[in-house]
Amino acid sequence: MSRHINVLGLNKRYPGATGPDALESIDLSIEPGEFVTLVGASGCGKSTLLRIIGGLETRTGGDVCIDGVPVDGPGVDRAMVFQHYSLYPWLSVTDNIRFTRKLKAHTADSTSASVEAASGRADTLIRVMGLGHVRDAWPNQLSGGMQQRVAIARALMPKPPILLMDEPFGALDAQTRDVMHDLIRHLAKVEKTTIVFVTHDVDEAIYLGSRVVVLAPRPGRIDSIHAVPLPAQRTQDMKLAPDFLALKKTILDRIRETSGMKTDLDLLEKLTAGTALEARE
Ligand SMILES: Nc1ncnc2c1ncn2[C@@H]1O[C@H](COP(=O)(O)OP(=O)(O)OP(=O)(O)O)[C@@H](O)[C@H]1O
Repeated sequence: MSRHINVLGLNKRYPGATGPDALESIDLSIEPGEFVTLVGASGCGKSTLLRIIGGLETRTGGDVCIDGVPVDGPGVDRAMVFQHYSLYPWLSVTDNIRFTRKLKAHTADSTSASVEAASGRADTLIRVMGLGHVRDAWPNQLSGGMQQRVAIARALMPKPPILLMDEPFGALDAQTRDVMHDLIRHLAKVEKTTIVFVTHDVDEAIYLGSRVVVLAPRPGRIDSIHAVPLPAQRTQDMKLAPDFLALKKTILDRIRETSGMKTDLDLLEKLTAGTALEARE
């Protein structure tokens, strides 16, 4: 079920770009069923890399292969979840989640047993996502966090072998995020999904990933790859474990060092002096 992703000498230059390449010489091999998280300073190419693996963006050099076959566009083996959910406004919560299954039923696999199994999966996803009470609601009646949970359930519905997630939990409150973290790790383990997950949140990257890839900007490149020294079965209190905190510090230091941004205290001083002057006038 799960798939191997191999990125080899990948380059990306956007048309008309005048600065450094968005991605340069990216080599990354992701094992079947692995959970890899991508972090890095703004503009280092995390989303670009994810979109190229998803087949939504072209590459200018190198290769991306899934089980040895070069990616040449989107495919049913890869589901994507973005930070900004995009639900079908004319469909209820349940029908949004069932939508991809309905498409499939129109093509091949449409025996009554498989339709029934799909309907059971949709019901289970609705319940584990905490959406039971809004199953018949329309998307515009839901909060942003709820809409995002519907979008995640919809992506999980067809049991994709590969799940590509671009800051999918960015809009969720901290408690819901924690629940989603445990849920997504559990599903990935049970369904042997290969996951590539982009985030700005280093805690999230470590808690979810088996490896954390740090990208550096200008040009976008791999700075370092960190194996996560936590057991496969994770619990929220591990976020306070010394190994977790040490890795967090190492990764944050790498991101800071590669971002090229540092707090300029002199400039801040001038700024606040200026504000103080204005206040007196
Ligand atoms: N459609 C586009 N056209 C031109 N340049 C683009 C396009 N999309 C991204 N870029 C550029 O490519 C580089 C990488 O962008 P990308 O969005 O992949 O980075 P990111 O690491 O996901 O950033 P962030 O963390 O801020 O979301 C940036 O310099 C960005 O300006």
